[in-house]
Amino acid sequence: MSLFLSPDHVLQGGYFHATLRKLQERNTTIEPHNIMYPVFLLENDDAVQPVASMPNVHRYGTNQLIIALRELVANGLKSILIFGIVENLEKNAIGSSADVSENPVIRALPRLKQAFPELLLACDVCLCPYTSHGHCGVLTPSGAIDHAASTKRIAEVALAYAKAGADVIAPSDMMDNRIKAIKDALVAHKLQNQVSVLSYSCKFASSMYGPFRDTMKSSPMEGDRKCYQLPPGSAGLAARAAARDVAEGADFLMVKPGLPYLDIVRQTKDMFPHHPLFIYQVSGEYAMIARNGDSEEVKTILMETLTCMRRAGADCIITYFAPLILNIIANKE
Ligand SMILES: NCC(=O)CCC(=O)O
Ligand SMILES: [Zn+2]
Ligand SMILES: [Zn+2]
Repeated sequence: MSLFLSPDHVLQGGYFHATLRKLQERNTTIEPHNIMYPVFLLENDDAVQPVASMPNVHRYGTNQLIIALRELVANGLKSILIFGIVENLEKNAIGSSADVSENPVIRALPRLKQAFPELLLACDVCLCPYTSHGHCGVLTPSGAIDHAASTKRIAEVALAYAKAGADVIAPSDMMDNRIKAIKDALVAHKLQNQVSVLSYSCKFASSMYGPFRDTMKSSPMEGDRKCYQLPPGSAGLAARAAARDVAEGADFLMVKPGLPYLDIVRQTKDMFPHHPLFIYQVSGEYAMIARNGDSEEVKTILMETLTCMRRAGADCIITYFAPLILNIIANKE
């Protein structure tokens, strides 16, 4: 038996040089358009509040958000995902405050458009930040999801954000048929060629949303979301949910959370290679990595994680780390 390696089995000759390694890591580069920044918007335009459970993350009123975004946009930021938070507007059974004219998102959109004409403005659409019961849809008297009422409300809210200037509507409620309801509403108002729909198509009932729910004060008062968000172990439902949303006209798909669900990312990309795919790196994932501050180790772990998300098939990653990533890309950190 030969003591020498067979030449067919020598791989290391293909990656001994940094440039060769780049070629071996195809489609995994992280550029600003591969990053979307989630922002929390308060009713009081001048407020700034740190988020206790998420280091370096703040909730802003519109004036303060514009100040914070100036630096980020100058540093390459291409897109944001806006979450409205109400403190004074009332929460009720159908989430009326989601689309009233005083809603912080509706008030902020024209101002953000004016301040940052090139920035892509995506709006999360859900009822949970605005409902008294904290669920993502409208409930029947027995507490089940009222399906028709929910999709109708979701489409109304989506249309209100679209009219106020949103470029992208991102429904996170996980109600069946809401993509079609939203697309129908956009078509009926001739907005279908000015607004796209990013579906939270594969959103799991994860335990990693804790810091976000503290931030948004959006936990359900009773029960959980297991009857509409997907069971973490189910790849089959994730495939069917993505197929449903593609059939209903979604422009973009999403898997959420990210890191523990990279098999679902690959599955979704293989099923729908022509639909750009997003990952939501959720608050629990953020907290796990951010625990160690801004150290070199954090940056290395973060960039490795993003590379792996891209390798699995993600085209864009929604991440609270966007400011740090832009700095890393610009070689400032
Ligand atoms: N609909 C948006 C979320 O639920 C975000 C979850 C998180 O960041 O933990
Ligand atoms: Zn919700
Ligand atoms: Zn949500």
